[in-house]
Amino acid sequence: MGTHTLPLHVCRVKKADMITNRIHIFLHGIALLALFYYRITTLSQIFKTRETPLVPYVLVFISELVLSFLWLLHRPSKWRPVTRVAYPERLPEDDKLPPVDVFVCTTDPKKEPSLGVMNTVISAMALDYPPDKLAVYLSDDGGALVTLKAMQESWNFAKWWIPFCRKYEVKTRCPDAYFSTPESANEKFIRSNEFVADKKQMEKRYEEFKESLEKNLETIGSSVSRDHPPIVEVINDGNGNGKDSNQKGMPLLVYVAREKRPSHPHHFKAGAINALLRVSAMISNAPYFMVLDCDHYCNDPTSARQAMCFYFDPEISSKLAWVQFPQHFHNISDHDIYDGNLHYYWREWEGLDGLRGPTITGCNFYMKREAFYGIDRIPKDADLNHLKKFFGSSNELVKSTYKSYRPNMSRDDGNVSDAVQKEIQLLASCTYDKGSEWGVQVGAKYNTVVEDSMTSLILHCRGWISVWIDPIMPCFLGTCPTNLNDMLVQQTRWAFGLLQMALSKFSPLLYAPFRMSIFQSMCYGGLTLDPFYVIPFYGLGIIPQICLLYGIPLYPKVSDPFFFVFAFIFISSQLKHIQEVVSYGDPLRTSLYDLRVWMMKSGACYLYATLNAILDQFGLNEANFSLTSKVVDDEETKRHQEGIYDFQSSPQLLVPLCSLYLLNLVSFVIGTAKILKTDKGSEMLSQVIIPLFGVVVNYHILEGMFLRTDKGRIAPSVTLLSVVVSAVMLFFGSFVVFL
Ligand SMILES: O=c1ccn([C@@H]2O[C@H](COP(=O)(O)OP(=O)(O)O[C@H]3O[C@H](CO)[C@@H](O)[C@H](O)[C@H]3O)[C@@H](O)[C@H]2O)c(=O)[nH]1
Ligand SMILES: [Mn+2]
Repeated sequence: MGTHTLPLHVCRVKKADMITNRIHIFLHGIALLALFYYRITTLSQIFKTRETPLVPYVLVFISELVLSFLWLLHRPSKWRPVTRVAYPERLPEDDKLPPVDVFVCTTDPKKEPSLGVMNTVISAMALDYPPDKLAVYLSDDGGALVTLKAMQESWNFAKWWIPFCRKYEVKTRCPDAYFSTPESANEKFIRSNEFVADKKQMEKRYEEFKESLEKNLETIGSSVSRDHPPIVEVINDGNGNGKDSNQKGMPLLVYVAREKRPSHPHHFKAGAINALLRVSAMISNAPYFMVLDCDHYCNDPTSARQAMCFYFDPEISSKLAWVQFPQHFHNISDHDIYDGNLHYYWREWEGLDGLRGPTITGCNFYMKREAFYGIDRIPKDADLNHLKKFFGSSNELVKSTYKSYRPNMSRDDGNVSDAVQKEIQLLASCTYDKGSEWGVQVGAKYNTVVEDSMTSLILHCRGWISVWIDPIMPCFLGTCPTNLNDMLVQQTRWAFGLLQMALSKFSPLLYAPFRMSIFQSMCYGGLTLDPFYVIPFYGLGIIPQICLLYGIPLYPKVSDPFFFVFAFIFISSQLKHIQEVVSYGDPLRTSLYDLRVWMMKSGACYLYATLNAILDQFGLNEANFSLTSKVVDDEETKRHQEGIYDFQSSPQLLVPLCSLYLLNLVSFVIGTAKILKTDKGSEMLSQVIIPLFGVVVNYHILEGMFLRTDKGRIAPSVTLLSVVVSAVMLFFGSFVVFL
């Protein structure tokens, strides 16, 4: 059978999950309606009789409403989960493949050590793709000389590394990963003497490469600059006389440090990507580009070909904007206590894929340049001036957006002419965006720290679709936070960005329903409104507990049929979560870790994200992108591997969690003792179970405060402060209860 008759990719609906999810939606939904019925009828009773205090009752009801609303928003992402497989071996010949540009972003050599960044760069250069159609750009937002020098070293190393990978069909093309795992070349070479000798030689060259980076660091230092002109360099052998024989078969490698001036906003990663788009338009101008964070190296070199399987499918290619691969991580431990592998998100992404596609997740995606430019938004007969309103003042850039345009740099001599270099200086300047549509209608969106979600929303609203593919062999592997502080800081940034989006004019529930399907807009709504979990988290983490202390019942008696409604909702949501975790292939314990992460996020990240988002609405919050660290600390890694929480975190993040824990502990102990003396057991049972659940699930916090003595425990000062805060909460809570 001719290969052209076989599909390039296959999409399979996960039937068992789909059916389970739909049945659960139905049953859980009915139970929620029963709960509302109970609350509303009881509330009207309370209004009449005033036997129970009104305020705590209303607060608990509000918490339940918010919780149910968020539950509802997340349902469409469970409606039709799918998985996909691509068959790159069925693609047409190499000469039919389109060019691809790869964009790698880095910012700070202190938090993002050069060796890791360069491994990412080299792995991208070694992608299994025709080298004359591949260009790798590194954006250095730190403008650090040490990074530029490291690029030159990487080029020198890659000249040996890439031929080696090709010759021996090496799968793992990130050198660091290759040399630190026993896996080596294709089996047919593994025993050949030539291979063994070559590998040894390669290993030596890699050691030399590492040493050269270290030496650079010693002599140059890792200082970054926030005040410098644009620096764009095409990396090559430096002789300027055309490629030597070794350079054949090498992709293009370009270093870009856009201009930075303290007085100009630089729009973080979105600004970096947009600068790369413009600079690359002058040099290679590939119709597709791929974005990598500096720590996400290419683990399977076939990702570009896999992505092309979708772009080559005539049924979807005209609507398809991006192909998203998940973020997987090389430093994940067996006990993934911080949900470092982000399965919470990826489980939902399978559902998004079953609708009209996943959002961009910041990196590891292939994008159609045309879609990203928003070219479909520009009238076909637009004149040059109109186009300049979109793309800014550069004639050359405007020209580059025409379909027939060919970049004016010849690949063979590896040099850019002075005229092009001048244009590039303009395009990488910090004022270029001004007065144009960059960051608004063109490119990655500005004024947000979640440029990825924001940009996806707009593209989806314009009718583009996207694809999610999660092959068994991960195509990319990154570095995930291995301590609580980094995890909380990262999650706070995301939550803040998402909430900011929910409060903007692009609020998905208002902006999207007329532009995309209701289901898809609900998914975006769920994503951006997750920080609202802070409301039920504190509502249900404080009110029932304080009421327990005062013997005020908020839930039906055990003998009341509605007791079973509440019990059903609680049990059904826990079981459903467990089912999702297990069916995704994670061990059972992950569902406990997940629950803890959700609680820590709700108690700390969502709290601060919400406060900051409110300040932001009043213009009182300065935009900030707190980088996550990619530096490896041995002791910390050990704790992470063993599944021991590392509580060396700022008190600001820990105190809310510890205070709430103490409040629950006290409420459970005193409350239980009290009801044992009275006959209120039946009407207070739910309120005993709630703090008990919190105390048991978060046992690690108790351990951290009182039982551990190692460096990663919760500092005694934090515990002490939490005691004070929980006492204050109790005190003020008591007033509220009796209002
Ligand atoms: O001003 C900046 C800030 C960041 N970055 C780069 O952006 C990437 C992501 O930053 P990181 O500190 O690793 O943030 P994470 O929270 O780990 O990143 C996740 O979340 C971001 C959005 O918040 C997405 O952009 C990322 O792709 C996604 O991996 C890194 O390569 C940075 O060097 C820049 O280029 N310029
Ligand atoms: Mn990262």
